[in-house]
Amino acid sequence: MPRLSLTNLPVTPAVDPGSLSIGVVHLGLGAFHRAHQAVVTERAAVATGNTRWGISGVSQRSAAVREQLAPQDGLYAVLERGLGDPTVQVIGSIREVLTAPESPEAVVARIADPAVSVVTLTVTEKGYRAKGGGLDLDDPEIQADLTGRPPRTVVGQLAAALARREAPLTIVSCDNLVANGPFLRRLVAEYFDARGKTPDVFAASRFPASMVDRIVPATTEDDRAEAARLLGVRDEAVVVAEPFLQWIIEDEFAGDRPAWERGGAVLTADVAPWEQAKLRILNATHSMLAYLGALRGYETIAEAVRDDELAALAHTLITEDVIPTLTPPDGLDLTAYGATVLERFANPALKHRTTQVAMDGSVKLPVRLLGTLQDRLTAGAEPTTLTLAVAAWMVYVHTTPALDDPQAPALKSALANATTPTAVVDALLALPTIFPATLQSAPALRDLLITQVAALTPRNQ
Ligand SMILES: NC(=O)c1ccc[n+]([C@@H]2O[C@H](COP(=O)([O-])OP(=O)(O)OC[C@H]3O[C@@H](n4cnc5c(N)ncnc54)[C@H](O)[C@@H]3O)[C@@H](O)[C@H]2O)c1
Ligand SMILES: O=P(O)(O)OC[C@@H](O)[C@@H](O)[C@H](O)[C@H](O)CO
Repeated sequence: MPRLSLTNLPVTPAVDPGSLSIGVVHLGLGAFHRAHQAVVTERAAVATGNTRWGISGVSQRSAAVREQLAPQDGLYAVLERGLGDPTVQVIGSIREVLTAPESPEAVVARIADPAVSVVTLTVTEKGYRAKGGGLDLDDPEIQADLTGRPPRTVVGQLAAALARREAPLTIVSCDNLVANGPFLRRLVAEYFDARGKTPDVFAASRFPASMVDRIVPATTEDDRAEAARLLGVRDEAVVVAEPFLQWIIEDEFAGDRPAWERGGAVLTADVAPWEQAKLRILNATHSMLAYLGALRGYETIAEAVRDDELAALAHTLITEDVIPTLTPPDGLDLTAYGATVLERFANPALKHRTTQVAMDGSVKLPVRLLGTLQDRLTAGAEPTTLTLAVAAWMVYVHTTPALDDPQAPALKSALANATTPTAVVDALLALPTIFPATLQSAPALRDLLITQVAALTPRNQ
């Protein structure tokens, strides 16, 4: 079957790809960007007729995405799976694909290009290389970038490009992190401090916070086969998504930007209540269902949330443990939002693997669960469903042989001699890169976790 390309276009993109020049760089050209920011950017170009905002996408680790997209002239389809029949839309907004490890200099040059005024990022939580809320200066890749080599880390890329720019830049983190924009700004500032020189352009550059929401599971061969059936051509870069899409962006830009609000995004003065509601309701429940679901042998989140007991726990987590910690964003009913989230998780067509959501727990837990846990303990509550989610992570870490986590060696070595629930809890709770001192010393928390870890541990462990 022929491959999707500009000369082999079964469905015309809404924008003429050839008309777009590059104005945005995206770091982390994974599935999510292709189903989210690239779609909104294309919709904005169509709505305004402005052709200045084509995207240069930077793949941060392997050449796999470049090998998928380059032969297709940057084109790919979004396969939308809702409750009815799936639909496909070919997206044309990605106009260049760079692979950072192969061409680190080209990445810096592109971000430094005066035609570029906006950088967006989806590089996963671990891609920020942070420790204790700041830049991990012990990270060997950060140390190597600081020696002045063509940078390989995201923070190093941004810093090197800012150092070359005259015009300020707007850098929009779209990762699931608390106050993602200010957090990234701090990391870049600390990188400049470590280098001993901060360029003038940094002060005028902006790091707006943003909340992103769309469930985008990793693409499978079955998805590629279905896309081929629907398109009549082979698309190696197809991404799968639910119909829901939300992007709330702090209205804080250093210069020109795509009219993302014309593509469906919302610009606002304060993203924090939206972000907190999303991370604490959606992502926390997602992680809980992933750990408890995986321990029960469920392959997907949809299977897990269709288990009545897990669905009841998810509901309790949202309504009893999380919502009391939140200030509702204007116009959002948090209880209704929680119910919608569970309906979205139950979409059987999405096939979001529990193991995909469960990966990188050491960097997800603090963002999704531990802030809420701290708030509930401070309020004098006993948040047993929240602690059950943490206990499920502990058992998952203990019982999963090939753990997919940036701290896997430290986690496994901490657990090396842990044969009882008490030892498992003590080994993991003692890790300061995950649990703050206030939680480590919360007396009732340890006992509760030991009881819950004991109840969740498989009998043959
Ligand atoms: N998939 C979703 O449903 C979804 C929804 C909302 C937000 N997000 C955010 O987007 C991120 C990426 O999700 P995805 O579905 O695109 O994942 P993906 O695996 O398809 O892509 C991950 C991207 O991050 C890069 N990356 C991974 N580790 C890195 C590291 N150590 N340093 C630098 N770059 C690194 C990879 O090169 C790749 O480009 C998530 O971690 C999350 O923060 C995802
Ligand atoms: O993408 P991750 O690995 O950070 O987290 C997995 C999911 O919880 C997450 O991607 C959600 O699907 C998403 O946040 C929904 O908007």
